[in-house]
Amino acid sequence: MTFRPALALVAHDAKKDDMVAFARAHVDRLAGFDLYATGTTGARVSEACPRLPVTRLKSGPLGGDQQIGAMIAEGRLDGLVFFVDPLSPMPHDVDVKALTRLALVYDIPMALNRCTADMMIGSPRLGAAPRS
Ligand SMILES: O=C(CO)COP(=O)(O)O
Repeated sequence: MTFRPALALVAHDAKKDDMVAFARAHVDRLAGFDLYATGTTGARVSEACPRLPVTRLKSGPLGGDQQIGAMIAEGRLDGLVFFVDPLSPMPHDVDVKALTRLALVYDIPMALNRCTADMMIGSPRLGAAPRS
């Protein structure tokens, strides 16, 4: 079986339009990944890019961030695109911190804003090698 890299997409409400624009701009490249997303982010991306199959997890405040964190801990993700809203207080701030922390612990590529995500998705190294 051929290796298919996995990428998670997460965006806070104020950043969801950015995520939709990102997905539209990179739809061909994203089609090469198994995509996972928190609930509402996944719905927005699927609606904007119907040809992209996105596995939707729970909404972030209801545990979706933690589900993605668990995937990282289990070695099942090759990258995280997480458009964080730095200007709004979040009821699940601890989950946000836990998710970004695990991406650091396991040293997976993580883009926290559109500019970095454009660079990351443009890199041939993203998802190039099977997970160890
Ligand atoms: O809250 C989120 C990330 O912390 C995102 O969750 P939704 O995609 O369900 O809005």
